[in-house]
Amino acid sequence: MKVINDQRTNEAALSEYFAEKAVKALIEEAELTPKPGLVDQNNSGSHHDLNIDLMIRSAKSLHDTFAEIGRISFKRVPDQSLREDIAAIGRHGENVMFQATGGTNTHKGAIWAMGLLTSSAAIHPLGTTPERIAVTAGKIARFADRFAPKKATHGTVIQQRFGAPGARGEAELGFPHVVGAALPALYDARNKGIPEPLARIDTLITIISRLDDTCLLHRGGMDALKAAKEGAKTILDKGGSSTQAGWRSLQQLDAVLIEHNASPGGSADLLAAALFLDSLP
Ligand SMILES: CC(C)(COP(=O)(O)OP(=O)(O)OC[C@H]1O[C@@H](n2cnc3c(N)ncnc32)[C@H](O[C@H]2O[C@H](COP(=O)(O)OP(=O)(O)OP(=O)(O)O)[C@@H](O)[C@H]2O)[C@@H]1O)[C@@H](O)C(=O)NCCC(=O)NCCS
Ligand SMILES: Nc1ncnc2[nH]cnc12
Repeated sequence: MKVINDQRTNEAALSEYFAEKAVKALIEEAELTPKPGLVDQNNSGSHHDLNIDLMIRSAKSLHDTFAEIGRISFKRVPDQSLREDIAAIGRHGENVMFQATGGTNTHKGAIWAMGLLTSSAAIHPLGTTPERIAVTAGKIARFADRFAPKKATHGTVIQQRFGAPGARGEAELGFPHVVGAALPALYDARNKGIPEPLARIDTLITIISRLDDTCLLHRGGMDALKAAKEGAKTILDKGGSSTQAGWRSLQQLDAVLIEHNASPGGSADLLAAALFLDSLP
């Protein structure tokens, strides 16, 4: 009996731990400044219905969603039943987010990515590599979402129009832009001695330079996606945000995206996912 109680205490403590790390990553992403086209501490980028306080309130409102996903995932295997359990919690989390923000979409993509990664982190022992956690999260995502509402979303419309795999595809492939782009960029910048905030900005810019972000496509079509990718590549070609030329190009990209009313919201979510994985032991 004592063993069972200990195990439950352990699971409760660990799911609390994962939820705290997930919320912290979302807040750190929101507070990171400057970010092109996105909400940060300087401005609301291309978002007229968002601001930094709302982003932080939204992030905090998701604590219980991530804790519940972690708790329900312990000692499970990735299967249809786990997929459906966390889908129900994730959908409830979306409603909680909309209540916290008065109906504005702040973190839909983040709930999805972070929910899957939290579930996977809870399946594996502490100390599992980010790559392994991402592979298992992808496995969970590939089970069918049989109870998903059958209505068109920005993502489904954009997939039909442009063929972009979007948030769903990114997860099903095991988060290639998190483990194959963001984390290597973050480690590389740290190895070069670049200060942490600039290392994180360069990580975001690396994601923007490679991701087909459906948030950009939905708001500004192929022109906005192209402008974002090219602008991000220019910053990286100039040595990143820690160089004077790179910093100037970063400010130019911010202005270009605001002019297009375009926002790399999916890239921001994947930066938060990378910060979450990076924060685990
Ligand atoms: C599988 C789901 C993600 C649903 O898929 P769907 O394709 O239907 O989703 P969308 O409604 O399009 O939302 C997906 C959000 O993911 C982010 N994103 C975009 N591109 C990518 C990418 N390539 N890789 C990863 N992530 C990506 C993006 O989120 C951010 O932008 C948001 C604002 O975007 P948007 O709504 O388009 O713009 P608005 O400003 O709201 O538009 P206006 O109406 O104002 O014009 C912001 O929230 C960021 O987070 C996409 O928006 C999944 O959600 C799902 O099925 N969930 C069900 C529950 C579940 O199964 N959960 C399991 C684990 S919890
Ligand atoms: N900082 C941010 N600004 C706008 N949309 C976002 N989605 C996730 N993070 C965001």
